[in-house]
Amino acid sequence: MVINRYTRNLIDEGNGKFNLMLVCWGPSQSSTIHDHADAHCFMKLLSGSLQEVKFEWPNTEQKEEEQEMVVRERTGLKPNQVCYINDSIGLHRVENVSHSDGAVSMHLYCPPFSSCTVFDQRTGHRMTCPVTFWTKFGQKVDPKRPKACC
Ligand SMILES: N[C@@H](CS(=O)O)C(=O)O
Ligand SMILES: [Fe+2]
Repeated sequence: MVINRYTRNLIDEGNGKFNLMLVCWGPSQSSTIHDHADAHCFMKLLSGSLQEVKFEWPNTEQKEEEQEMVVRERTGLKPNQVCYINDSIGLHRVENVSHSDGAVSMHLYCPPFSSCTVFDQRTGHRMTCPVTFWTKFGQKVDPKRPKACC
């Protein structure tokens, strides 16, 4: 089976207070630019090498306006490094910069969230996106689940 997106794997729900998950990145995979639905987001790189690209929030409130999104910072992450983001810091995209190796990161979201907003880098346009899991507690989730887009 071909997996063309990174996979999100839930490992602990913290009695509804947080989500702890493992994200597995294939070579060259990356997330779409996204927010974190007002949650705290901690991310620790466990293996491989990832790059975090931070963006400013776009100021395109009008749907017809288009504006290339502004990169604020690029940070290369090394195994065991931890980074943090929330919506007041800005938006980000995470990229597996290796074309040959996978990467694994651990993410803690507090409180948990089931949808976030994703952004088109060229226009700043936004879309609400469900966030779904590939596995929960080691069990594959029903394949009929809604397809995630971030
Ligand atoms: N926040 C993303 C992973 S990352 O790109 O920070 C997610 O939960 O899918
Ligand atoms: Fe994120």
